[in-house]
Amino acid sequence: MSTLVKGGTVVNATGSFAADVLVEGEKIAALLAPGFPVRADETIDATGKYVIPGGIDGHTHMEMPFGGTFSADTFETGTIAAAWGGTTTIVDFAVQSKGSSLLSTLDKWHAKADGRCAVDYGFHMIVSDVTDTSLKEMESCIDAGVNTFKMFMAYPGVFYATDGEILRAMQKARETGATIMMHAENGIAIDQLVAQALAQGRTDPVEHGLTRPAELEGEATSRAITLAKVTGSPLYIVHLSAAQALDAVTKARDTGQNVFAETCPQYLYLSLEDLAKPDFEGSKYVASPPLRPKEHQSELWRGLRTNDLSVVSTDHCPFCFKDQKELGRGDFSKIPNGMPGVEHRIDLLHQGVVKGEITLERWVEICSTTPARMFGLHPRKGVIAPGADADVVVYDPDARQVISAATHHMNVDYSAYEGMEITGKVDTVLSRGRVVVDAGGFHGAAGHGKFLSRELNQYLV
Ligand SMILES: NC(=O)NCCC(=O)O
Ligand SMILES: [Zn+2]
Ligand SMILES: [Zn+2]
Repeated sequence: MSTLVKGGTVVNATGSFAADVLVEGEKIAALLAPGFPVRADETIDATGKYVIPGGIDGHTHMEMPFGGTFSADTFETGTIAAAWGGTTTIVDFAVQSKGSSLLSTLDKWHAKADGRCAVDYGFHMIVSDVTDTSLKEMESCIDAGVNTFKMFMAYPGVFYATDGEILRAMQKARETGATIMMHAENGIAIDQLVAQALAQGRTDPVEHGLTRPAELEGEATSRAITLAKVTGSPLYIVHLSAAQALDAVTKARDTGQNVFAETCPQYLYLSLEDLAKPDFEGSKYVASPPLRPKEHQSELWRGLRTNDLSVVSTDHCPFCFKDQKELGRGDFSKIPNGMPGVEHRIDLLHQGVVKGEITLERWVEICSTTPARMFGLHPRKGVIAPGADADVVVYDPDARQVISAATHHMNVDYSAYEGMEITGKVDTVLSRGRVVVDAGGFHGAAGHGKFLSRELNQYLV
């Protein structure tokens, strides 16, 4: 089966140019001068549109156990929504619970995901029980294609790791070439602030933000960076939301330390004002770290431009407003943490191009090319080039759409961006050569997505 994507502008991280893209089977076979005569079984007209590498969302939580419930998207519904939004690869988090092994955790996540994903997928591993055994098991995870390990400085009693435990895992990362991913918030201090707020009768969702001040993200980020320096481990800060944390990352990168960071669309577009919405509406925006006062947003955009922020992922972790966020009515600390987003990352970041915050090429770089390199998938993913997987998105930069829960495909009863007007829209999506989305609908299938055994972080020297 061959497909010719004809008449479009190919946008890679390295530049944009007019070219026709020939797909044969699951791979990109050639980039051709526009109109070059070639026979193909199918032709897709991309005139006036961008042809970009499929998005890679390096931070999702499908069916994640959290706060006494599970995130609402399954691997099937979540990857179908991802495809609708032009994301053709997700890297999801397997979650070790205390007392269980990393390898049994990995088996469990394979059992949930294998045969159900509509687009390709890989796993990171959340390490919440640092023992001699789990440290040793990190080696087996790496052999199994999982070489990124998330740890938490937040959530004492659940995922929290002490500095000593983090140090030991970082030493193992240094030894093996793995990357430690860090949820950097000072959870010990936060828990005190939360207890004090509740004791004073402050129970509304906005308190989630007020009890997790930006300084405590900055402090934890600095501490993680220090531990990484002492151990020589690479470090990837997940879901960075605060200017103080960005400042710490910027300084570390300026001294040549292997520190990387991602932010998420919610921190670029939403703010503490959303968390303060009345009638428990604010619960829709409860995620950790919390949404920040608006002034942090311009700093994050600056970080994206200067590459102090390398990646935009979604931290997609949806909980329904009606029956899941509800668990925390009367006690904000019981609201399941997380927001939906996997479907709209490409569109939301395209607004950055429209508004002149980032270039077209940087849009592709932070949404696809850098995640591919960071998570060991390049050049198979993240680029429109011969030999790469034919994960190809035809994006119409002039189309208009309005984000709404009434039209989205995520399995959640609200949108964090309800009513937001978007310039640009995904037109057609190919996943390994198969058209999975076109203007008319979804044509993929659960089970089409393959597990990606990933190489080590390709930015490490
Ligand atoms: N971010 C969030 O609130 N939920 C998902 C879990 C995590 O990434 O910490
Ligand atoms: Zn986290
Ligand atoms: Zn997360």
